[in-house]
Amino acid sequence: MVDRFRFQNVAIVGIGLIGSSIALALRAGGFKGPIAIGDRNGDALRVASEIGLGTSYHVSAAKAVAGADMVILAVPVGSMQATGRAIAPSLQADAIVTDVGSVKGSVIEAMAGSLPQSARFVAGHPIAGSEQSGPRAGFATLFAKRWCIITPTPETDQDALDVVADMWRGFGSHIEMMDAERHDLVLSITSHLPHLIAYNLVRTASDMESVAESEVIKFSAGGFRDFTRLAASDPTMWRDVFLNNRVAVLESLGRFSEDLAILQRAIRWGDGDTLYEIFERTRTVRTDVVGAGQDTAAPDFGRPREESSGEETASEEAAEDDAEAAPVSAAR
Ligand SMILES: NC(=O)C1=CN([C@@H]2O[C@H](COP(=O)(O)OP(=O)(O)OC[C@H]3O[C@@H](n4cnc5c(N)ncnc54)[C@H](O)[C@@H]3O)[C@@H](O)[C@H]2O)C=CC1
Ligand SMILES: O=C(O)C(=O)Cc1ccc(O)cc1
Repeated sequence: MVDRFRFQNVAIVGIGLIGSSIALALRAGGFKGPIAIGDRNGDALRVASEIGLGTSYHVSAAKAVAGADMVILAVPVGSMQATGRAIAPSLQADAIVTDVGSVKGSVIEAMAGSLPQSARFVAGHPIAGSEQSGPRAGFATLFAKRWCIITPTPETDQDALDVVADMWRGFGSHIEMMDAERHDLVLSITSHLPHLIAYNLVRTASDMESVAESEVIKFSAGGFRDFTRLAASDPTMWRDVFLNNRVAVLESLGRFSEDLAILQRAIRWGDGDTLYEIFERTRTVRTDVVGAGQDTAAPDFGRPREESSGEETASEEAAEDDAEAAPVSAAR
């Protein structure tokens, strides 16, 4: 079997949903070396230690990364720059540094301005997660059968990129390479906008509830519940996503608003043909992309396609067998 974990000493900074899932996936994949955990939140560290996610626990990110040859940054996007600056002085020469942030352009810029030349930074983003956060939310199979997008730049070290891609393959993920600008635009419409709309829908429903003194949310149908799961997501993480992917989100939001105005106009003027034609077209698109009659609560945009090249681990082969039996899988 190919060794997917070509490093000896890991540090994970940020031990929330994603950091804890990485720690568990490393152990589940057979990684035997030390895992140093850094988090500025003492409670998160305490929980991580209770669960046994790592081998050492540090409030100081600088102390966590000392001696690591693989450093994984799993903090909110708005904390990446401060974390890069904090770890820079104690990074081992030639250490690989990677991240999992939901926005890529701003993180690449932050790392270029804070890490030393000798560090080898590879930007990554697992398209897998949930509305939950914190170290107790993690689980080892979170990334299995999911995409992980890697966004190289001309400065990216090829060997470091291969090591990071292999790590994600070891977690059962499928790899896609994309430039950061494209990543940020694609994710603005497939992930960031749905979260924004969910937050706003809950807000509007909650305002209506108090204005109309009615129980709008109590009696809301399943559609509301399914659709607004995303609105329970971590506010710090999502504030940071929107502040760091401004241009792409505003572009997607502008298009969305124009399309919404067309629906609004058709409803106002009783234009059933327009409504029917739009709904029929979008139903076809949705069915083609995801499949009919699937669990719509699943974050299916993360469902990977077959990867065409490269050797597969046993877990990848099993994942693909499962994928054939159940084409859309829930994140948990
Ligand atoms: N939640 C999700 O579904 C997904 C999240 N991501 C990305 O992963 C990253 C982490 O997200 P989650 O694990 O969900 O967040 P989380 O809220 O569960 O955990 C984040 C952890 O980072 C720590 N932290 C924050 N600032 C820090 C700093 N300056 N130094 C040290 N520790 C710090 C917090 O105390 C917390 O324990 C984010 O960049 C997010 O965009 C990527 C894919 C999915
Ligand atoms: O909970 C869900 O459905 C998600 O959308 C999870 C998610 C959140 C953020 C990401 O950058 C990637 C995946």
